[in-house]
Amino acid sequence: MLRFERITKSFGWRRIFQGIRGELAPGVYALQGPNGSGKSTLLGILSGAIAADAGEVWINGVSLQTAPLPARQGLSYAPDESPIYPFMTGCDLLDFVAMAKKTRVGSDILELVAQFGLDPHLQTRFSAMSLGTQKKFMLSAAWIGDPQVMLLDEPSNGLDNHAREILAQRIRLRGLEGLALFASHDATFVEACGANILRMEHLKSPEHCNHCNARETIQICY
Ligand SMILES: Nc1ncnc2c1ncn2[C@@H]1O[C@H](COP(=O)(O)OP(=O)(O)OP(=O)(O)O)[C@@H](O)[C@H]1O
Repeated sequence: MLRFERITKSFGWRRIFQGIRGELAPGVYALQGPNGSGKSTLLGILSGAIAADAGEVWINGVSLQTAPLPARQGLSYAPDESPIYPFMTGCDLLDFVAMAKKTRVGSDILELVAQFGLDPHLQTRFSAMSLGTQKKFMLSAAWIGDPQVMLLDEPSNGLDNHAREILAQRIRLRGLEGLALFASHDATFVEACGANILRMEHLKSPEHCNHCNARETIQICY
């Protein structure tokens, strides 16, 4: 469902990772590792938002490098920080993402918007929203088009407890028929999502897999 080979990335002289490989079956995965280990960078590369120096990514067997448009149709990515124009409203964002995905904002999205308590903020500009409200809109938009593969960077950051529960439930459901891969330092949230743990150290050094427990490495051993 999500496969990546030989992913390498440096910023200037600094090598962040080299030769990362993985093949993930449907399910829920939490990407964990120390600050600065490259989790956000890897999610950005897997989504196509950040260019890798080398390597290839396949979404449902479609190469993100050679067929980016079809590959992205089955994919959504919610970065940790909102890259939205400050003058856009919540409603604008949902419409914009729906248009980009060649679909419409369906009842499932409106249900999530309501569960997140976003209805009063649909006409609010992003510049006037709290960070948590911005995050909820970004996450709601990530479900538009029913993407099979969802990449979420620190999705529980800034969310209140109720929103975290709603989100964990949605992520668990996605893992039943698709794939959700998210970076998180939030152990309680990771557990609520029922996520398999993927550690950056193991992705960077797959030869170490023999020393790890099966739950952590079953999807990434070669
Ligand atoms: N655009 C950039 N230019 C230069 N260096 C960058 C850039 N983006 C990330 N880095 C560096 O790459 C390294 C990995 O960053 P990244 O944000 O991917 O780590 P992370 O594991 O997500 O960290 P955290 O847990 O703190 O969110 C860091 O040292 C960071 O400073």
